Amino acid sequence: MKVTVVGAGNVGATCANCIAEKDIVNEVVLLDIKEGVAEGKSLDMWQTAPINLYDTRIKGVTNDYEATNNSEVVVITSGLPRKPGMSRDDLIATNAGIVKSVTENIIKHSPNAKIIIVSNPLDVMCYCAYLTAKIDSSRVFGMAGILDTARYRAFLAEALNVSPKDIQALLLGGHGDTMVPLPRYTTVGGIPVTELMDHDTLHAIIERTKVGGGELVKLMGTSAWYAPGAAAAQMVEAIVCNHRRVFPVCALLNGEYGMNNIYLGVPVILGKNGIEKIIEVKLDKDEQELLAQSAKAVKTVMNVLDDMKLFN
Ligand SMILES: NC(=O)C1=CN([C@@H]2O[C@H](COP(=O)(O)OP(=O)(O)OC[C@H]3O[C@@H](n4cnc5c(N)ncnc54)[C@H](O)[C@@H]3O)[C@@H](O)[C@H]2O)C=CC1
Ligand SMILES: O=C([O-])CC(=O)C(=O)O
Repeated sequence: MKVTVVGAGNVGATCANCIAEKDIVNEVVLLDIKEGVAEGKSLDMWQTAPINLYDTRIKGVTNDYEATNNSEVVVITSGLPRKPGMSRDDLIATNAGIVKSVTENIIKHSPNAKIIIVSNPLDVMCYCAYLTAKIDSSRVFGMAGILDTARYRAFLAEALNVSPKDIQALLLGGHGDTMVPLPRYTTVGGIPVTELMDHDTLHAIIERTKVGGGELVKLMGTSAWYAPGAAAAQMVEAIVCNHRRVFPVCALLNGEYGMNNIYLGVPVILGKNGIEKIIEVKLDKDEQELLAQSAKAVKTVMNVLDDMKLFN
């Protein structure tokens, strides 16, 4: 079984490395436009196989889509990351064209692939890939929710001084500062988090989670890659192993949560066919309102994509 990762930058290379270390596929192809970079990083990674004890072959290529033929899953990480002072939405002018051209090549060479988008602005880049690929939306979706809930869970684990393994959480909405962490659906070893933490501490953690990407951009001058790469690799694993994991994933909504024709983060079952099912959880009035605000923010960026006239 073959998996392709497009973009051999920070996130793409980390993701390819995580997939290889899981030892769940025969081959990972890493593709970039920069001459030699994917080849070099792949060779470096492959030289960790005798140390980290895996068999997955890693092949780096420069724009050679033949090498990606018949991939089971393709992760698209190509595109600019933001710099301090930018929002993810500022990346659309460059990244929409990149995601469109990469998706065209991918679908030509792997017509049956499941496509995981990572490039930002995430929700609208998913829509861009969906319009380009012209395949069922169960096979085109995005990574954000696993990352955003991982940040939320890590902050909670730190504050409660417990293992992050025991924290389960759900988060809905767009992958921007309007994302909607749901304390009502957050548990620590099965115990509602609201029983273990006072309102103000929980509120501060939620607010920190919402701008968690920006916190890292400020520190590093570019955006995060370890957790994003690991999160995308976890989605790949759920698909190639048909684990039917329940993850928050950026999915096209067609009536779910009362929304239509918009990509937003929602809980799904992820298995061998991609999105096997979108799960609808009950929301109270406040949660519904927050989700509506998040959808509004995503719509604004969808309108920018529309104005770019890439699809007419
Ligand atoms: N969804 C999420 O939660 C996250 C999304 N991101 C996004 O992922 C993207 C990548 O971030 P980084 O890896 O940090 O950036 P990076 O700059 O390290 O890597 C991007 C790579 O894409 C390559 N590339 C550009 N155009 C290409 C094309 N047409 N074909 C193939 N490769 C191409 C570049 O040569 C570069 O190596 C950014 O848009 C960033 O905002 C980053 C972190 C989390
Ligand atoms: O913040 C960014 O630009 C990259 C990203 O989406 C994240 O780390 O959540």
